[in-house]
Amino acid sequence: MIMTTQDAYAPDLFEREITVLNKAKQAKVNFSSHADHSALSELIDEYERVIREMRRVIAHSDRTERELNNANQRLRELTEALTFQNRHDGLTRLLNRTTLINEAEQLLKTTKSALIMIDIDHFKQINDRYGHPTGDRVLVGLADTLRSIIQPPALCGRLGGEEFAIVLPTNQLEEVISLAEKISEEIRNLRCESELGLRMTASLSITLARPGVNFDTLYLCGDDALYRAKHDGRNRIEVVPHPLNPT
Ligand SMILES: Nc1nc2c(ncn2[C@@H]2O[C@H](COP(=O)(O)OP(=O)(O)OP(=O)(O)O)[C@@H](O)[C@H]2O)c(=O)[nH]1
Repeated sequence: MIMTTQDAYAPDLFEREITVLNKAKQAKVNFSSHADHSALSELIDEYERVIREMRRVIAHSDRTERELNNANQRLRELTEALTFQNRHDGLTRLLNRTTLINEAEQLLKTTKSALIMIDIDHFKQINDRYGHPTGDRVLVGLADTLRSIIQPPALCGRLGGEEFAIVLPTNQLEEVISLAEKISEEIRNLRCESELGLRMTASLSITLARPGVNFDTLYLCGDDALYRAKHDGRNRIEVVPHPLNPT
């Protein structure tokens, strides 16, 4: 009886062949002619070799399939990581500028929208006084706060430097003002570097848009309002009272 480690696994792929082989072995005992006996022995040996070889090939192909599945899984993970990197800002992991603009453009085509722009006040001083790594941690802290407040389908991204933007699918002014106030308050409450007791404020602007306004127009208007908020003393929210119309 041929027994290999494969026999431990049911069903055995070669069950029929092994039955035939065992019958041949049984028959060999009764063979009288020496020539027939050795021919049958040779046949049995060859048959056993072929079965062993096939088991080896099957085991090899199983291993290859497992390796291929693992490689596919790894490829899927890498693709996901790459897609994330491509869409997000490396430091804060919020949407990056390009993604934010592209997605906002889609939203703005059909939806009443609002843009909240947020710019940290005197951020350069934080860098100068405490160093760039501290400045980085402040940016990450602010991003975490925004992430905890803003939920999809609203978009939240870093436009660059210490400037962030939120695009909301609404132009209900009261609703947007109350969200901006909450953000402003949370930023004031942020203690990014507790050992330094670092406090921070931000200037914000709110601009509303009717469907069909493009992002550039909305951004220019929001940026002007942000400039006024800075100019008028910072730590405040400048509101553009009327929704923009498409041109
Ligand atoms: N740590 C850190 N600093 C950055 C990063 N990107 C831009 N900055 C710094 O942000 C600072 C922005 O300075 P400013 O544009 O003068 O603005 P500000 O000091 O915040 O002043 P106001 O906006 O007028 O209140 C500069 O010092 C930049 O070097 C970053 O990724 N990490």
